[in-house]
Amino acid sequence: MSLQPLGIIAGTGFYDLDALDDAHSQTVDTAYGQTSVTRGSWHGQPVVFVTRHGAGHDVPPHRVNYRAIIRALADLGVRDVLAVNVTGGIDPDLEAGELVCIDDFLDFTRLRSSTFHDGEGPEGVVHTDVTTAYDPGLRRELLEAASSIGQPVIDGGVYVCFDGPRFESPAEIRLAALAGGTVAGMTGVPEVTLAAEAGLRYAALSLVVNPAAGVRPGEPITMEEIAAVLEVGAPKVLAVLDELVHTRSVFAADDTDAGHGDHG
Ligand SMILES: CSC[C@H]1O[C@H](OP(=O)(O)O)[C@H](O)[C@@H]1O
Ligand code: HPA
Repeated sequence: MSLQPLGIIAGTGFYDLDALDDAHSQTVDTAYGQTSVTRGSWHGQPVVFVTRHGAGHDVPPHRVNYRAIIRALADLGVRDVLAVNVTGGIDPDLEAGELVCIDDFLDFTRLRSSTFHDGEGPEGVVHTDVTTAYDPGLRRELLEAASSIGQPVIDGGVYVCFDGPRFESPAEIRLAALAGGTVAGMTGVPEVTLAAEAGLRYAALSLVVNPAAGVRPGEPITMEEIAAVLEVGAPKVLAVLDELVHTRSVFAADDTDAGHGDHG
């Protein structure tokens, strides 16, 4: 049986994946540049892990090579991608430490190479549907994994992507709120849309680490506050991923026993 590896892309606060057995890093060359990945297995399932800002967090969000990351995953045979982002809460009801399973996005970026379809290839002009860019099946797997370990996750939220690396102004966050935004981040787009263009299934789990700018008037955003929330929140995210991968491994074993193919 050949298993397609699961892609995991994470960022701030997630620089390696201790859970991986037989982990080995490699640099992947793509038509869009290089990216580093770590391959290994988790509960016996093949995984390709990417930490989008680099292992030393030296790549700021506006300079991440999103096209190389997604192309590399697709070239390595990945079909499903789980993304982790840390975010600021636009919705005033959100508390730092809460998890949101994203179901839509707003793209407020201006400076990014955001497509594989520049009209130069043999395929010509391509328009990709992103109505369900956050794959419903993968979202369900995340929500079910969270539920089975008793980890609350909010089902649905709009990720508003800004270029960064500065945080937003309060007026930018008020505009994002008027547009229906739930959380603010700097990396979710074009990652999600490139995955759609590449034909990958993609879902994103977002850890809220601060109220977005101006949501709690008079409270500045500090990296100390974010680091403290991450310390408690990162293990919760990893526990959800662990349960999801474990569940997949059980299904894979059942399939092997029954002698048939995948549940995809
Ligand atoms: C924590 S400060 C802002 C930084 O954190 C988020 O990173 P990621 O999306 O990779 O989890 C945000 O997008 C910024 O890059
Ligand atoms: O408030 C924020 N805005 C954008 N990105 C973020 N990543 C963590 N917090 C934030």
